[in-house]
Amino acid sequence: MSIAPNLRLKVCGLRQAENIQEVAGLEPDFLGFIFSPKSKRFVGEELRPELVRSLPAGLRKVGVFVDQSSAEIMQQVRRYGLDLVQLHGSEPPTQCAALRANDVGVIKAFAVADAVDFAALEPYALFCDYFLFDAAGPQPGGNGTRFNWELLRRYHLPVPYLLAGGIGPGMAAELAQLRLPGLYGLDVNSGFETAPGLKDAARLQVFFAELQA
Ligand SMILES: O=C(O)c1ccccc1NCC(=O)[C@H](O)[C@H](O)COP(=O)(O)O
Repeated sequence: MSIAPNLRLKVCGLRQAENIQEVAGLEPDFLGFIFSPKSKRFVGEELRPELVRSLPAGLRKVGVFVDQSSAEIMQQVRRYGLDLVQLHGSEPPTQCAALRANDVGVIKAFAVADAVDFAALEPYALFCDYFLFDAAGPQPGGNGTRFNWELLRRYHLPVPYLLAGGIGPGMAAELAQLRLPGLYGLDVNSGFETAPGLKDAARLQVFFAELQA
């Protein structure tokens, strides 16, 4: 699905089979699965590899990891047939490069507080397919809070990025009007949950429709 203004959509933090099928039916561009054991959305044993593997090819499957070894990450990539990995910790550019060399796409996430140090992102540019800017908070991700999106007005790097953090129902009009340089898509998570890891497909459907209106 391509949404106004040509933004892609990632729904992150799913694990329950029926819920995954329901959300996949809404045709987002990316689905995210959290492989960090400390997250309350950790997939654990609930996420079935055969289900992830059976999802449509055009729907890109993303594994989210926090400071985990490349060997552990690649084990899950192969087990679940993941298209991309999202690195949500302090992973260095060398790890992004090593993963990319294994033919998996890389999204490097950065937590934003009061400023974005664009120079610090430059070493990552050659080794990442996308960046993801998320609000800094007590957890590595899924905090449900937003940051000052205007900080991205000065973005000038060649890597497209996803905007994340605290996106929820009722924000479609504001988001559809965003014209930030480099903005590729939106990442939604806790704002559309009925419980950790369980997405409200009806509310997502309304949100998607509002973005396209
Ligand atoms: O969602 C989590 O529990 C999580 C835990 C550890 C690392 C990353 C995590 N989420 C990654 C995401 O891409 C979230 O969608 C992103 O942080 C935005 O979440 P939210 O503010 O709840 O919309």
